[in-house]
Amino acid sequence: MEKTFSLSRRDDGIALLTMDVPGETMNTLKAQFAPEITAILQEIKADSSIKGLVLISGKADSFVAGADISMLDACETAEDARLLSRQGHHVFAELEGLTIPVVAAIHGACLGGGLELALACHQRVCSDSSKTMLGVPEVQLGLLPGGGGTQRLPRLIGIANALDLMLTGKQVRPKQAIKMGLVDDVVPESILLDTAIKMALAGKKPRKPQKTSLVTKLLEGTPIGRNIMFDQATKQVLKKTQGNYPSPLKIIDCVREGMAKGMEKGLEVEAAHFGALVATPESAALRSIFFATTEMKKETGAGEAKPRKVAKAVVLGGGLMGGGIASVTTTKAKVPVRVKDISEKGLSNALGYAYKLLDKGVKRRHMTPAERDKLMALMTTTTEYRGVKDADIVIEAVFEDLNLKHQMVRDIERECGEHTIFASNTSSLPITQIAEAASRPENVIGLHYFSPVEKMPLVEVIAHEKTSPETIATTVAFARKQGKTPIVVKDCAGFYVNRILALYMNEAAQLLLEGQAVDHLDKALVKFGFPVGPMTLLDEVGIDVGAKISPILEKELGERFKAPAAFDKLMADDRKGRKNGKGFYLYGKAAKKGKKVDESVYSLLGLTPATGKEAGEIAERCVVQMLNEAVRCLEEGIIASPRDGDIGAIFGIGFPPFLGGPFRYMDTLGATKMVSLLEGYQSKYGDRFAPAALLKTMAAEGTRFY
Ligand SMILES: C[C@@H](O)CC(=O)SCCNC(=O)CCNC(=O)[C@H](O)C(C)(C)COP(=O)(O)OP(=O)(O)OC[C@H]1O[C@@H](n2cnc3c(N)ncnc32)[C@H](O)[C@@H]1OP(=O)(O)O
Repeated sequence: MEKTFSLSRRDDGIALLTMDVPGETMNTLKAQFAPEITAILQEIKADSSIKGLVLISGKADSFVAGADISMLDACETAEDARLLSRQGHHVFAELEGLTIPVVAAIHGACLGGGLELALACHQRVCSDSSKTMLGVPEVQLGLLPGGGGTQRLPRLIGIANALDLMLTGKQVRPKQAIKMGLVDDVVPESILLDTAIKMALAGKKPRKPQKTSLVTKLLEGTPIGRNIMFDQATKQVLKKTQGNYPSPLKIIDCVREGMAKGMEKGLEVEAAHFGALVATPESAALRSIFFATTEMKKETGAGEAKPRKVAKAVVLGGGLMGGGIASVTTTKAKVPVRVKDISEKGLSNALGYAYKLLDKGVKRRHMTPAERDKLMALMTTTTEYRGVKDADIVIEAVFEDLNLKHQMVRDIERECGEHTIFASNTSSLPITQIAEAASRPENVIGLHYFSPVEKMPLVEVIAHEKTSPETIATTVAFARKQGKTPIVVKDCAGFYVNRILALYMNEAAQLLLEGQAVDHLDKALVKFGFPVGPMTLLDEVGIDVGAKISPILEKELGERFKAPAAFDKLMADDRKGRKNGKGFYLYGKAAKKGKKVDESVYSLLGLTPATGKEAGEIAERCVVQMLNEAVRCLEEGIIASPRDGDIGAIFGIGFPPFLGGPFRYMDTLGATKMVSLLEGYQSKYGDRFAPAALLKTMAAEGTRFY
């Protein structure tokens, strides 16, 4: 078998240990490396000519991306995974136990087990490259740092910093890393290896104690203080996760045990918890999301079609969506973008949106003001069709008015090139209808973003019958450059995400009209695992937007999409939600003391709010509506696969990731159970709960989506 590690000796007595997993783009830690690395460590110990060791990666732009997640997925029992963790502990202890100085030279991704490997070295130096990121993202996989991270991190950077890194899974950049003491130096990549060698030659240095405040000393330095921290962290975790994610609590327990009973005990607890977490359904679901998104990155969205390069983009409309789209085009895709709006106000909104995003990066020291200004210079504006001729893609983000979009199609075909793609950000109008105005319909496509554009990872790419494969592939590739996860969906009113969301929201509206209190409804769905409840979501998206989309969906898809008539009263009362400070909740001064329901909505709707129904039933009624419609979307080919349906729901509307998405969740429940739930509600509340045909077939055949 080809070697992963190679050891080379220098005349100055420093040995270089290079990790380069053969045939893989990223270095990942695999169980089979243990004998190889152990043998090398024995060789180093036996060679007195070696005065120091530098650990480097043989990969171009990544250090080590963590343990091989496929290896974890292959663990059949918690014990298998616990043993993997213990094996890592022993190898890392061998490395850390070397009497010669060991320095990790880090460039690129240094994540999870990769960072734990670096922590077992005596010192760490990383490059100042934007490609260099350090972190322990295991919690995002429903796991915890199982290679000693729960013990070494708190001892290196303090409990508070360590818990922050482990509980959020966030990646830190070089400047942040050195500030928190995660690395000892940050240098340009060109002198990274030389610097590491010099550090090794200089010998082991006693760690400079972290500068900490008196409060930190009291909290972290005393058992009582530590317990206060752990209890506080536990409260915050439960508030954020509603108890749906086991791993954060286990992370806190590992640190608590290790700080109280010593590193060895802490490592034992870490391995036991790591093993148990690998075996949880939550971690299996979260790992499936990683595999799905990684697999999707390799797909063009249109078979063998090759994407064309997008060297310049145009955005029509500088409003909330247009501003966001233009911003991610410059800040993420780093593609020049020209924003056209009918008013200077729209243009300044787009510029301000991008500037605010970029300036956040400056404030967080992710970039310099010069880098911000360089990216800002990529955005230009116009109120006329000037300087758009060479656009490769034009994205329209104007009002949901078919005539206006037809006019834009004609304008762009007149003003731009014959290959220019016309991508509509419409959230409901069928692309086929928009393309009716086109003389080159093969260039027309839907590219549906979700608000806020810079935060929501999903985009729906909607092809109509005549959209060319090149147009699809180019649009998918461009969206990826914007940092998006695109799913290609079939052209139909509401596409996929808004369609399954609409029925979920309608059921929440029904429950409201049955007298369930607004905040009671929201709490029920947050407890289920959604980031926010349906009433909050409606306020954020805009009650008027929902009111506009509903009739389009009802016309195209049928009666079940009819929104409750009582909701017309909300529009009559000019209740648009947060955007005009009048919705289901109070805004502005009235909300100074915290989020409060606008009780006037009850009198407007003639309701007496109760909290009668169990949160479980509330959530179940709303969720099964979403699940059932997701099945219909699959059987109609709106989505190409359960995988796309899961990723679309998780990344588009925050469907609880620990459930793996609608289809994985339905597999957990089983088709028979799904049909029984739906038929039960159908008999109580009507045909809107009638099970999708495919579900009934699956129940009869005992089949699953995966
Ligand atoms: C010991 C314990 O602490 C347990 C752990 O360490 S659990 C693992 C913790 N690490 C992670 O969660 C990192 C996962 N990887 C990423 O976030 C990203 O891959 C990246 C940020 C490192 C790089 O992103 P990007 O540049 O977009 O590249 P891809 O995501 O497309 O990945 C390229 C290929 O590498 C494979 N890969 C990356 N990380 C892992 C991993 N940890 N295990 C297995 N495979 C990994 C990925 O699948 C791609 O493979 P391909 O064959 O090239 O498609």
